[in-house]
Amino acid sequence: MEKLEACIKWLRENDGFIDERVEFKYTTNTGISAHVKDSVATDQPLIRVPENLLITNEKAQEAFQLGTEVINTDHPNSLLQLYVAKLKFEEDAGSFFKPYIDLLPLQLEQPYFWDANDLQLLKGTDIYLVMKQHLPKLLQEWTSLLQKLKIAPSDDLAELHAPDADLFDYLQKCPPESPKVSWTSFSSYVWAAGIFASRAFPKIALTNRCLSINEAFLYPIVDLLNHNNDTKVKWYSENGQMCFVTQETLKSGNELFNNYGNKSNEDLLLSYGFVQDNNQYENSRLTLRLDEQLLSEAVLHGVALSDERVADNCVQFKLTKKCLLPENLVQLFAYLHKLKSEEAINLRNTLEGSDGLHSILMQKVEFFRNRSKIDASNKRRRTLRKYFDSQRKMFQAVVESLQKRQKEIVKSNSPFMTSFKTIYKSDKKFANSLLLVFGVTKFDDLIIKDCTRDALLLWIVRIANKESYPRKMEFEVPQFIYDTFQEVSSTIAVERNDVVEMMPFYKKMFPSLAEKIPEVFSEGNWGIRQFIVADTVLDRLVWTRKLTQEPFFIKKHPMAL
Ligand SMILES: C[S@@+](CC[C@H](N)C(=O)[O-])C[C@H]1O[C@@H](n2cnc3c(N)ncnc32)[C@H](O)[C@@H]1O
Repeated sequence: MEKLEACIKWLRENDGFIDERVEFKYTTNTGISAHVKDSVATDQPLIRVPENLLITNEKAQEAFQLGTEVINTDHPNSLLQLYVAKLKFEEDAGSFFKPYIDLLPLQLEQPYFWDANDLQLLKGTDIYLVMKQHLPKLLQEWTSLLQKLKIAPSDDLAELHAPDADLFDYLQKCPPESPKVSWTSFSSYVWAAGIFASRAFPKIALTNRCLSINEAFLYPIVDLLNHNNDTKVKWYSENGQMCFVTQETLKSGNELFNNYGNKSNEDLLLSYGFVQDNNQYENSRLTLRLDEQLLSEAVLHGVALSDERVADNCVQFKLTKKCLLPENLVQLFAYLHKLKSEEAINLRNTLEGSDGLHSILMQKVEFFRNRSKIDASNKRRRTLRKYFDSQRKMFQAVVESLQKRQKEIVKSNSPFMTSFKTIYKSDKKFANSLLLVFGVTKFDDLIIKDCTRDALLLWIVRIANKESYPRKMEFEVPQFIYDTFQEVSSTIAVERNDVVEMMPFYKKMFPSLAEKIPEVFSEGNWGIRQFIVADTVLDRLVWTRKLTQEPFFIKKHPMAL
């Protein structure tokens, strides 16, 4: 509290202003926070900070006696971060910013600074991947800055840059709060980057003269306000002061929040180390590693992927509450399930693809469900559990949306689909024969006894023989099934292996079926080749709905892209 009071005093002594209704306090859950003592509904600034109290690139350049040329616009805050590390970790009691710098916490809650056990729990999430990719980039940024400034690092650079270097391990062995940390260490730079990620403001709020949209500055006192999504606030510069205005109406005792940007829990956890309950901005990502050529071909087949290509062999889809299921994700999965015999994305591969996507999404649901079972014995574990749980809910919502989408596709394309269940009900003679073949009295028994595929093969061959039965079938056979059989039969080259594979099934069925039920299984051609053809017909035409295990014959029908 002393440090907090000293910082407020420093602000006031330097012509800063804090509305008297605002008071700062410390809570175990959220650290320092601001509350109002009285009701507040005003468009006047509650906090004003003179611009000379802000920590900006200009201050950093002045301190290092450099011009803007040293600032790399790709990393517009690197010099500033090094400056803040210097202010924090170099013994310099005389610094003008000392009361503010003293207040900056050494222990940050971002996962970069977690111990190995907690970090382990993040493995398998996108957060872990992002951090693993970010740390070497940060190391590179810091190394080249020190080289440019001719500052000798206190760390062994060869060790840090070694191909097998584990930068998480380095941070655990050399955490910023350890007394031996020097301002020229990578640890202090990662800490400063953590400070910027969790409390810097965009420079564009202060001035139009920015080196890049990502240029930031530190805004003492206002950076003590905690975050709440959707809170309406304004920050602007007026008469040499940075003003903070809340547009919310607050009652006595309410917390005075800032808004760090409406962020997903993933972003919040990564940059700030906390998450929000029922976060309406929650989102997830589905990252897929796929062969580069396959991706290019998918694009040629009409799947728009330009925003999703994040690296070679890699696409990433953003799943948001507003758009749980991007259409191009469904299309990509259709393409991935396209058979060689199919020229384009069609109804069959779209349905098959949606089942493939369903399996992957369910793996995500299960992953996060298992992770959310961790014991929540401390604040960090509680945060983690909330994060896992909100990701599980998010993927669950995507699964539900996919199921709904699949239902819609089935409904709107029903003229192109014939359910085997309907066939079973219509082809009484065939259905009765199955009682003898498999001992089934109703369609669902086929599924329970796991003999749907065998029944489908028998029925497809029956249809191929439809002209050979003395009497016309009592129901309308979809012509495309018959035609596909003829087409496959006239083009297929049956190989020895196909015969070997089909033989056990064939021997199980024949000749006994032909003897027992000749009126169904002996008219026309029931040779083994017919079943090998039927097997291909089945692959090309039949989609089995995962949810119900109900097979459908699907007519070739293009899907609009
Ligand atoms: C800009 S600082 C705010 C001041 C901070 N409370 C402090 O003690 O210095 C951002 C940090 O505050 C904490 N924080 C901010 N908003 C929060 C919230 N809604 N719930 C929990 N922690 C929050 C997080 O640790 C975050 O990294």
